[in-house]
Amino acid sequence: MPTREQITYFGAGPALLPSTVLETAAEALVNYNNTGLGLAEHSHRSELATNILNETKTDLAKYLDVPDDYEILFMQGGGSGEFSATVYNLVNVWVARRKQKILKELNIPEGKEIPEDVLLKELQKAVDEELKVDYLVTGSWSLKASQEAARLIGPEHVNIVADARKVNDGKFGKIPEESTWKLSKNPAMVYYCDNETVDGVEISGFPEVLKPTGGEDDPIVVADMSSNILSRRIPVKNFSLIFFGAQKNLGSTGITVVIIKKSLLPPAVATLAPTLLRKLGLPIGPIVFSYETIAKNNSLYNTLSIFDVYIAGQVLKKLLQTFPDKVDGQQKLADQKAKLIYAALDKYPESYKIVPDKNARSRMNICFRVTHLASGIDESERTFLKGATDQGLTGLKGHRSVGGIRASNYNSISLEGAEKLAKYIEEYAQGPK
Ligand SMILES: O=C(O)C(=O)[C@H](O)COP(=O)(O)O
Ligand SMILES: N[C@@H](CCC(=O)O)C(=O)O
Repeated sequence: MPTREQITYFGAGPALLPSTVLETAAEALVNYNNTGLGLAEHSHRSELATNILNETKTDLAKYLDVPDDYEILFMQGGGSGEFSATVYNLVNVWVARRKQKILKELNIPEGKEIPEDVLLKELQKAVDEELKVDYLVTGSWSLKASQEAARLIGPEHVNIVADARKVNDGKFGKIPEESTWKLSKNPAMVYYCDNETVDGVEISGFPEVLKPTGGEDDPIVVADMSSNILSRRIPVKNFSLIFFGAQKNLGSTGITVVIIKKSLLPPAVATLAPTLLRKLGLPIGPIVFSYETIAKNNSLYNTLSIFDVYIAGQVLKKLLQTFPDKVDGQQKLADQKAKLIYAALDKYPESYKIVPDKNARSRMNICFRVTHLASGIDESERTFLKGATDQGLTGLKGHRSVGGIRASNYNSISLEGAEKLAKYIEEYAQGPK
């Protein structure tokens, strides 16, 4: 039976966690801080739970330099839950803002009620003719998110800004040129996935066309950063909302973090009455997906796994201790590890084919095919995986939907782990054909 030290696990998520964090968490699970009770047994409403929650929020904000006008929420439901939650909440914001605009245009004197049928007619017209959510589809996760939006509010309201498959022979692997993106006028959000785990594609920086200018018409930008959060500096202030499941770079499966601009929450935006949404034919989200509700209750509207928040908090403490320059330090290391692995693959073009284009390569999920053996790709990949497992390099199988090999280079992969993989990649390529 191997020990933890003998294994380097390159799985795509859940992913490797630092051993020291797991050891501390294991103790906390049995007897937290000599309370005689394990952390998973303590009430999420206890003082110690609130302290863990608040400390984790503070450390996350510190590590990523999250500005004060953002709220950090701990939610449940994973990335997929957020595919739905973003739609419910941001469509609500769009309609609420439109309602304000209509009231202003109708010039209704302060305190005077507008006849409900007039407002409803105007709002319905706006929804029918103008409501759009924009999706940049660069891989299977953003595709899934766009499909969920179409399921919830109807495909007529979903605008695909660009579909990467259209510029890459029907497959993901490229980021379409920004000049080709077809953005809607005033959409409820522009959504993209910063790193596509399955397809190994990462957007290298904040898109130029979405940069805010400070005007009223700045786009509401939403990003799924489930698989690259905490691995590089991000200009948080350019986003209206960022979300990420914990199970890659932050912690264990069970919590999803949302960083949301306060201007999207009450009192800045009024919540619409469910009856109004119903009349407009728009969906009403589950209460546990309401950002307003979760924010109002400091993430404790219902039972939250404080144990998972604790693990995330311990990971953040470790990161803050390891990198005095915070996420910039981690970014340097992440880049260095990714470079090592890509360089080994690039050195043997006859043995390996990297899936995405060079300028779309993910630093987190390195996807490639093995073409080394004359007997074919299947046999090459089988022997590659077998040889890797024999050396303790595991979790390298590509996602079931695309096959191939995928080395997930999340934060807990050490430099030595990345070096070991790069060395194996070279060794395998030098082996018999
Ligand atoms: O982005 C990824 O990679 C993911 O694994 C998704 O965030 C996973 O979504 P859920 O399974 O948490 O819904
Ligand atoms: N996050 C993992 C697992 C997703 C899944 O299998 O549903 C991946 O992208 O491979």
